[in-house]
Amino acid sequence: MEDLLNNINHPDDLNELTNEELTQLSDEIRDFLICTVSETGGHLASNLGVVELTIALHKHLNSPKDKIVWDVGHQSYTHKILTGRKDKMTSIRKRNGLSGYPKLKESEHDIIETGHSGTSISSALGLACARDHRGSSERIYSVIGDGAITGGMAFEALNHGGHLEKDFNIVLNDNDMSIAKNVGALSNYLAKLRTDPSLRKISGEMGDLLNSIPGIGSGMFKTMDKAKDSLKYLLVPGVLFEEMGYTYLGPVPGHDIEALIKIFEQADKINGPVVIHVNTIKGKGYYPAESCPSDYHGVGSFKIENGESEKTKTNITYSQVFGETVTRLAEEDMRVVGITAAMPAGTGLDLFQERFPERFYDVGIAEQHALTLSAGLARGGMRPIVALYSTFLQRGYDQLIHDLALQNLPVTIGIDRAGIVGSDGETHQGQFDLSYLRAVPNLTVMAPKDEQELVEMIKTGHKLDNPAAVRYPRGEGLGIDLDYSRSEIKVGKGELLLDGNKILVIAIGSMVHPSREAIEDLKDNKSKIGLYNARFVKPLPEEIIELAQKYDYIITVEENSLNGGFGSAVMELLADNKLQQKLIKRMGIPDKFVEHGGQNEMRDYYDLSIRGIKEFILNILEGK
Ligand SMILES: Cc1ncc(C[n+]2csc(CCOP(=O)(O)OP(=O)(O)O)c2C)c(N)n1
Ligand SMILES: CC(=O)[C@@H](O)[C@H](O)COP(=O)(O)O
Ligand SMILES: [Mg+2]
Repeated sequence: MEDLLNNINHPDDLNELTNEELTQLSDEIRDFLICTVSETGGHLASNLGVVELTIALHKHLNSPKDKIVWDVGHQSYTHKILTGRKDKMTSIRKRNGLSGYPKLKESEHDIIETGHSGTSISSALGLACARDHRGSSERIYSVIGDGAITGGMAFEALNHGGHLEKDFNIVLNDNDMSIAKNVGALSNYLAKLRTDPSLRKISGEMGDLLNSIPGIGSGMFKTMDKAKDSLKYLLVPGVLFEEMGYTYLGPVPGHDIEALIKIFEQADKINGPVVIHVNTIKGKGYYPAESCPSDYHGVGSFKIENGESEKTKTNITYSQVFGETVTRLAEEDMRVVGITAAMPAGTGLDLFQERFPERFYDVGIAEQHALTLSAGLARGGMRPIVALYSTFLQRGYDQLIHDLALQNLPVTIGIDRAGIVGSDGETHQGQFDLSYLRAVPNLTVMAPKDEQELVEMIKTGHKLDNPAAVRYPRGEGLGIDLDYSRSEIKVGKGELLLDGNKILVIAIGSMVHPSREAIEDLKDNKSKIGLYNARFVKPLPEEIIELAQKYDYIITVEENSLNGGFGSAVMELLADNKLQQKLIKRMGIPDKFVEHGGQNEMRDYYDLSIRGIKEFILNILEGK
């Protein structure tokens, strides 16, 4: 069999291929993806599901003149391969390698950078408006999954797009899965469109019948508005989209390149916005991923022959400790409800879901709604615990302020993936939460130094009558023995871990442990360095004021942006207490988006490692 893939360096190369060859190419790409991702890790199942769809889009369109906007962007690997990046795919998600998402600096075919869900319809609509302002004629396609379309942003954009009536096409890639099983009324509706053959049959037969009545049938649709409206519910499968101003096409089998190209041709002839409903199989072509797509949504390296992870056993993760703690709290307190925005497994809340399905809410990819829903639940007498990744909590900032904090409601937010997340890169870093959370009145903000403190902080949040946020890092804990019975911590109370006389290191959360190791490593100088675990970013422990007076230098260490972060809070506290003359140095993330790379590798790059902290302290000791 000829190796077609080796000759594809640009989408134009597809023009030479017959439909049979395109099908062969899709097989080659699938093999290539499985091989590559088994070594690099990445978003396997989503990418396997869109191989034919991506080939068909690139065959049909003329990229980069025509625009393809990927929602989330985690499914853009075939797009990368077809646009000249095949040879770099082994570097994907590694430092200085290809990003796992569309990146403007990588290729002129990457139109919009993404990573968060639900942006593609807004972006495509914006591109369509810009095109019309400029008077040009490019075609614009957004590709959005059935999971991503459940988010508020997608709904807002659909609403506006139907109103503007611009020419642009939305490819709805429906694989009946989010990361977990997709949820919600829209998801149920799509399932009906996908699976109800009677609906499709009625639609076809009634349409044919009416059209066959000479002089009446075809006119009937056009003239009898009322009848048309009521019939439409029976006849038109995508009536929801149709009523919103879109032409609905499909569903079309998403692994049939010929059928896909045909429907794209049809869509291009239609004036106004079009929704093209495409059915795909998540994980297509790799048995383990096809049979359990949620396990292969995002993977580390694995053995191809059986799909087993190559990762050796690790310590319990912070997410698992969070899930266990919430589940135990729920056993004692009937008021505890757990809420996730489409991330039950990622946040560890799947354990709670299994144990208390009736008290568990997966709201879909809808962080804003998750927070305001929790406000309603709290107002109604419950004690909600919301689990969100730091990067996705950014979506719900106003809800946090307006719906939770303003009304001072007792909701605890578990903020997972705070700090540097690693290979997902810029779009997913949890580098801002301390900065934006500390501005919010009524909110208690905590960060545990280890998984034991996480248990205690979740319990602390649960006991409070105001909103509380606990932020913790991606990945495993320190491997300490856990005691789930230990109770809450006094609010605003840190702990002095090491006493010294010259430099006081004030660390928060994930930076306490490496700070301690760095100080231990300083040997002779060790006794000069004090270490304080602040635990609380808000309220900051007042004892810092007294402690600071004993030392010549203060160093703050945080896994957060320096702008407005923990270090800034300490400086403000000292300045407000007339201690601004103290020499204070802050360690943290500079004013930059942190690129992808290994989690510890990127921490070390920003000196947020034992090595980095040790060198920083030594420089001060040596008067540099
Ligand atoms: C705002 C936001 N919340 C959560 C996520 C995490 N996330 C990434 S992909 C995904 C599921 C997307 O499902 P779908 O759009 O159907 O794509 P599929 O993976 O099934 O192809 C989720 C929840 C995200 N990227 N952005
Ligand atoms: C695309 C996306 O947003 C998620 O799949 C994300 O990559 C998950 O990250 P974790 O691997 O940290 O759960
Ligand atoms: Mg999906």
